[in-house]
Amino acid sequence: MTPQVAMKGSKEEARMAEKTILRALNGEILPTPPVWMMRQAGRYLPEYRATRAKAGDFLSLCYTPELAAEVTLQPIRRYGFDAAILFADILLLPQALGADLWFVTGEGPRLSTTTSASDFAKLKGRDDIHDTLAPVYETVGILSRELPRETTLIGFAGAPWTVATYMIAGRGTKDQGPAHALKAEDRETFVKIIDLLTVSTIEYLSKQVEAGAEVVKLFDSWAGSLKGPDFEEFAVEPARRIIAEMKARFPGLPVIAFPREAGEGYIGFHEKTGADCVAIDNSVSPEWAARNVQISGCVQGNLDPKHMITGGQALIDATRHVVEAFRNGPHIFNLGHGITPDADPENVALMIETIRNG
Ligand SMILES: Cc1c2[nH]c(c1CCC(=O)O)Cc1[nH]c(c(CCC(=O)O)c1C)Cc1[nH]c(c(CCC(=O)O)c1C)Cc1[nH]c(c(C)c1CCC(=O)O)C2
Repeated sequence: MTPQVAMKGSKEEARMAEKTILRALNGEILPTPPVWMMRQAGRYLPEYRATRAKAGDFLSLCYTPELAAEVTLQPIRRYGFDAAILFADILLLPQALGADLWFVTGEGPRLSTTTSASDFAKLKGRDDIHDTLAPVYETVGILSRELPRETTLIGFAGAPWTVATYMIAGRGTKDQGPAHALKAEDRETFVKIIDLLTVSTIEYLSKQVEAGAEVVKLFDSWAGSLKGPDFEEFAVEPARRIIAEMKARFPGLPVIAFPREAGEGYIGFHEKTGADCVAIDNSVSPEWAARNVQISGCVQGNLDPKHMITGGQALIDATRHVVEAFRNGPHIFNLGHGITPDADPENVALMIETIRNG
C-alpha cells in the first residue's frame, strides 16, 4: 500500500468517526440517533426570512450561492443538526431543462406545462442543464468548506415521478390528476418525461457530489399516489436506475430515498432500489416501520411535523416514542415531512434536547 493510499484510508476513517449521519447510513446502531429536519432552513426561522428578504424572492435565494449557503448554515449554527441539506428546490431541474418556473407567494410553484410530444420536444437534453444549475454547485462548494467537520452535507433532487407531476400540471395538485391522465392517455410522452428526468437527475446529482455533497437524497413526495405496477415502474424503477448509476460513478456514496406515503410500498424498498436509507413519513407508526422497513437497513423519520407547532409534553412524549421504536436498528431522526412556516423555533430546540438527553 502506498503512503498516499494509507493516508486516504485513515482520513476516510476519521471522517466517518466524526460524522454520525454517515455512520448510521453505514448501518451502525448509535446510542443517540443523529438528527436533521426536512425544510430545516425555512420560513419558521427569523434569520431565514431576513436573508430571503435580502435575496428578493425564493428563486433568487436558490441561485445566489452566498445567500443559499448562508440559509443552509443558519439551522446548523442555531441547533447543531448532524446534517445540513443543500438549500435549493426540486423544481430547479425542470427549469434547467427549459420549463418556465415561478413562485406565487402564498400559493406555491407554477411551471409552463409539458403535456404533449411537441412540448417534450422543446425541452433540453441531460447535458444542457449545468449552465442554469452552476450556482447550485457553487453553493455546495461553499458549504463543503464552511460546515463544521462533524456535519454531513446532503445533496438532493426530486424523484422523476414527483418532478413530472409538477411539469405536467404546471403546479402542485392534490391527487396528481394531470400526470395520471397523461400516463393513461399518452404513455409514450409520459415515459419519455420520466426517462429524461431520470438521466438528468443522475447528471445533476453527480455534479453535486463532485462539488462536495457526501450523501444524496431523492424526494418522491407523491409516490403514494402510484399504485400497483405503476409504483414499481415509476417510483421503484427510476430510483433503482439513479441509485445504481450514482453508486457506479461514486462507489460508497450513501443514498436516502423518500417514497412519501408509499405505505406497504415501503416494504422491500431498500432491496429493490439499492437505497442505504429509506425515509418514512408520519402516516405509518414507527413500530410498523421498525418491523417492516428497518429490518432491511437504515431508516429516517418520522415525527409528525405538527409537534413543531404545538410543542409541550406531547412533543417530548412523541419524540421519545420515535427514538424508542427505532432503537434496535440504524436510525436517523427526522420529521415525517417538512417543518411548516408556523412552527415555533423553541419546539425544535426541545425536540433536539429530548433526543440527545432523553
Ligand atoms: C414537492 C417539493 C418542492 N420542493 C421540495 C419538495 C419535496 C419535499 C416535499 O415534499 O416538501 C424539496 C425542497 N424544497 C426546499 C428544500 C431545501 C432543503 C430543506 O431545507 O429541506 C428541499 C429539499 C426549499 C423550499 N422550497 C420552497 C420553500 C418555501 C419558499 C419560501 O421561502 O417562500 C422552501 C424553503 C417552496 C416550494 N417548493 C416546492 C413547493 C411545493 C413549494 C411551495 C410550498 C411551500 O411554500 O412550502 C416543491
